[in-house]
Amino acid sequence: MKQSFVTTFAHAKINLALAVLGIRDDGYHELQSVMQSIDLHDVVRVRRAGEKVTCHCGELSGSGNIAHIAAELFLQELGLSEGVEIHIEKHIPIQAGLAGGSSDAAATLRLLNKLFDNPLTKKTLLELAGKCGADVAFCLGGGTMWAAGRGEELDFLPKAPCLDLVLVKPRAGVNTREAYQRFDRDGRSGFLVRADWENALRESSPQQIAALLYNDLEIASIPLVPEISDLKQQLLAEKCYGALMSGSGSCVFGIAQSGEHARQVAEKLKNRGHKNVWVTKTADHESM
Ligand SMILES: C[C@](O)(CO)[C@H](O)COP(=O)(O)OP(=O)(O)OC[C@H]1O[C@@H](n2ccc(N)nc2=O)[C@H](O)[C@@H]1O
Ligand SMILES: Nc1ncnc2c1ncn2[C@@H]1O[C@H](COP(=O)(O)OP(=O)(O)OP(=O)(O)O)[C@@H](O)[C@H]1O
Repeated sequence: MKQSFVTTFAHAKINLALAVLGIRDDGYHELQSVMQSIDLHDVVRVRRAGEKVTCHCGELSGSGNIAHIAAELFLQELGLSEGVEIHIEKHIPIQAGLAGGSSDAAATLRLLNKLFDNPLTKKTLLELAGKCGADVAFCLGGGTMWAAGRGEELDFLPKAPCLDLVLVKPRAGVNTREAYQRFDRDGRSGFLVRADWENALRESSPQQIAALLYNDLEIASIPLVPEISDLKQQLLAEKCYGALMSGSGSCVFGIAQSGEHARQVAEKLKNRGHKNVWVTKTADHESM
């Protein structure tokens, strides 16, 4: 008898703020970040099947998919030799700085734990997430989080208010490793004041949040994809409260004044020939 699927949404994230403090001995960078889940999501389905892991995800199918890697790690941790089948419906753009792959990996870990009756603790799931990639731990629960270390040391922040967002991705993406390499060459480290973020989030004020938007990787990614700078200016010219590149890019988000304003701005960008434009909003934390 065929086993049935379990399904979940894999939410994208934006970095409302990202400071790169410096390079570590392991080659990764020490970060401070305010990470925020958004409504834009992939759909991930998993079921027990066969003796191997299979991952179906259009052009990203196969063992290189980060969700496939996550499933292997999960089964290995439990010493299981059975297989699982993963299906991913992609909506999150690739190489956008929106943690699309990381979110699929996190969703796979969540679903497998459910499918196998919760054999792994939250702590072990976070450890497995850390082995998949720096953003995967955040994507396990999402919400509004303070991230430190490589990005995997997480702490709750006051929940962000509902922010109406316009996302726009240039045609070209950014390779995350390349953005960090550029940062090492040309970048300058800033730092975030956590208390300022806590206040702005507690005030539930989109304007106050917009005033604190910050990303040390922007300066590194703009030479790789100059359109980032132009898109940011367009979002600001359309009276978004603030605009910023997310993560390592190349996607740029604007905080709109309302849902209607976000739709109007998105329409204008589309009319100017920008194809990859989304209207979305912030999403809440989900329990693991
Ligand atoms: C830019 C961000 O999205 C901000 O949240 C993350 O820092 C990137 O997270 P990610 O894509 O999950 O990163 P990983 O897949 O773990 O690493 C990709 C590459 O990014 C660089 N990397 C990533 C995270 C970090 N703290 N320092 C780094 O230097 C490393 O060169 C690494 O080889
Ligand atoms: N499930 C997946 N979804 C998207 N990309 C994947 C997936 N699995 C593996 N990849 C590979 O990972 C690369 C980067 O993925 P992704 O789009 O998540 O980057 P990103 O948006 O820069 O993420 P981040 O914000 O975490 O740095 C892709 O170019 C692709 O080759």
